[in-house]
Amino acid sequence: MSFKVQPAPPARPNRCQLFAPGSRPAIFEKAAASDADVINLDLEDSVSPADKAEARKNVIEAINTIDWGNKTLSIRINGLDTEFWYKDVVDILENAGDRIDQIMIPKVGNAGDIYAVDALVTSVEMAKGRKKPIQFEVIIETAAGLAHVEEIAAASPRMAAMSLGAADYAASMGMQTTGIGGTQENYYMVENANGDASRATHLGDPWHAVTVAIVSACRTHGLLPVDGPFGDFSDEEGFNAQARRSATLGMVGKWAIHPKQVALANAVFTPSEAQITEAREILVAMEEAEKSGQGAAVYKGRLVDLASIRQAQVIVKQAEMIG
Ligand SMILES: CC(C)(COP(=O)(O)OP(=O)(O)OC[C@H]1O[C@@H](n2cnc3c(N)ncnc32)[C@H](O)[C@@H]1OP(=O)(O)O)[C@@H](O)C(=O)NCCC(=O)NCCSC(=O)C[C@H](O)C(=O)O
Ligand SMILES: [Mg+2]
Repeated sequence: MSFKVQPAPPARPNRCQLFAPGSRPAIFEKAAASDADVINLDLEDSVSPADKAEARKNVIEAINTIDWGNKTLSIRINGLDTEFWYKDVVDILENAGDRIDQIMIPKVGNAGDIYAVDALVTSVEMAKGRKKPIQFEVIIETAAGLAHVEEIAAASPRMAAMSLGAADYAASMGMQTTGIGGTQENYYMVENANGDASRATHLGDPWHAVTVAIVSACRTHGLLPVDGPFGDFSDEEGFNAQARRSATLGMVGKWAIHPKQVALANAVFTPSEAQITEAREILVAMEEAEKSGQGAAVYKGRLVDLASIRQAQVIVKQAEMIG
């Protein structure tokens, strides 16, 4: 381990972030009653420009009047290249009560973007005497966001989480797809010509590199890494495969753009009974090994050592936090 110890991320459940457009207030209560850990009321891309002002009003009323239970309540503001974002921040923080937890900033490109929002949020918080500091979640969904992902993660003490926005990321990178996340049929390897005559193909994961970059930046700076949307909400198997890949790579949760996806995300990002039992057994096996002066042990025929303790602790801690 480096002399600089890896900071822990915020201790909040974040298995599923359910989105609801700010221009559709009729679904806010349903979102509040869902099993998602985080609710993102959206002022950005699911709201048309003509509806932005009305959506802001809806969101402020919803923050102040709906019972959001113990969910994290997050508002996605508009991007910093628009005329809308400053008013999103000012109107919301001047008029919404303390129930709002977080602002989500889309399409961030560098640490300066976070600095600008931080300065504005701090000023409104001081002016209004707000007691609860607003946290930030950002979306990595541009080429610049990926190139500067680490400085973005380190940009402010308000930073709590970072999501991958697959649709805008694909557009910004010039990727040849209109799909939002998931399998891309043209991203594959093929058997060698001299090998198997059948020339079998193997699909690859075009989201792998950016996912790992986000997880690495988040883990370095103590943030929660989150997988973004999976557009085809009728494809449960596709959602599960994407979510399982993200969980395997260290992400803690995934967005839901339809209520159907909430249970799917919760199932993938909640450690299973079998995983928890195995993690606890590994910890016990290592305790026994340490007692007898060993740094390694054999568990179910395979090596476990001090690193296995840290791996097992990740699963046990996740399980304890979720309860
Ligand atoms: C996708 C939807 C437009 C679908 O809405 P709808 O046609 O109403 O769906 P259903 O009829 O199947 O709904 C069934 C019931 O569930 C309620 N409902 C629907 N959506 C939600 C929701 N988001 N939260 C809570 N409840 C919801 C309906 O009212 C029905 O209820 P009932 O009649 O009582 O049975 C819609 O789901 C939707 O708007 N989803 C969110 C879209 C969104 O926010 N998109 C932005 C995030 S993704 C993005 O921005 C891309 C990203 O940035 C990137 O770059 O990758
Ligand atoms: Mg986007």
